[in-house]
Amino acid sequence: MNPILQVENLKKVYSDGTVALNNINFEVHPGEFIVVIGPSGAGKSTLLRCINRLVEPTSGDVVFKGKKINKIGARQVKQVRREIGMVFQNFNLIDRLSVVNNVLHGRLGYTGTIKGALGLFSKKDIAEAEEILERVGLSKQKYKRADELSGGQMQRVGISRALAQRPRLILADEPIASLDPASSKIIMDHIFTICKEDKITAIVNLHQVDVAMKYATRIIGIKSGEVIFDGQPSHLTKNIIDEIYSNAKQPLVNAQ
Ligand SMILES: Nc1ncnc2c1ncn2[C@@H]1O[C@H](COP(=O)(O)OP(=O)(O)OP(=O)(O)O)[C@@H](O)[C@H]1O
Repeated sequence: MNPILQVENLKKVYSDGTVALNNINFEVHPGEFIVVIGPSGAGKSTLLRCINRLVEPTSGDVVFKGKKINKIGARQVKQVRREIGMVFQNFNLIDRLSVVNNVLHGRLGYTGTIKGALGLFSKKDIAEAEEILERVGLSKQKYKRADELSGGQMQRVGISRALAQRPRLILADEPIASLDPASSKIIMDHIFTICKEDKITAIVNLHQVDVAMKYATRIIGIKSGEVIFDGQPSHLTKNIIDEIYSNAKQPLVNAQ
């Protein structure tokens, strides 16, 4: 099976000289549920953001479904992003909008922003958004304002918005970092089950190694912008975990 995503010699140096990613290489196959672990500042967020070009890589390639997405123009980026759903740590909802309208924002890549701003979504889109909300157990909350929800409920809206894009790949950046343990379990269960049922590939950044071990089909360990483990959870030994998290040195800074 062809990889859905290839990350090749990826490097990101921020304008202040911080080397956030250095020579990252891996392939992702359809159906994988990859968890990226690593200490704070390791480069996990930068990696996800380079994949969907929220951050421009300094060098190297990101190949999604055979297309180098770091070499395409803005219009094509928009098209590629439709197929890549993003779930954020702080949910990124629009507080004053209803739950269902937040979910419908996942359709903007298809309807266009002006129609979306006017709330001109098709009946089909609305029915689909409602179906997704039912799946994540939020039917009763669909007309509530987003800011009236609990954190766990907000994240379920975040997941629903990503699903409304009908993505082939979901990138989740610390989706449970702001949640209590009970809500965290609900969120991870939803992401895992939905990806499995809908055959969506996932890359999830997590701080918690135990949670990574529970859900991942593959774990990538990053430290100081470099991959130092890439394999099955059963191969992630205590020594390797210690190596990833111990002496988390400051990221390299380019000598200017
Ligand atoms: N816009 C930026 N400008 C300069 N440096 C940045 C920028 N964004 C991130 N960095 C730096 O790049 C490095 C990697 O950051 P990144 O946020 O990707 O790490 P992370 O593993 O996601 O950390 P955390 O788990 O704390 O979110 C860090 O040293 C960070 O300070």
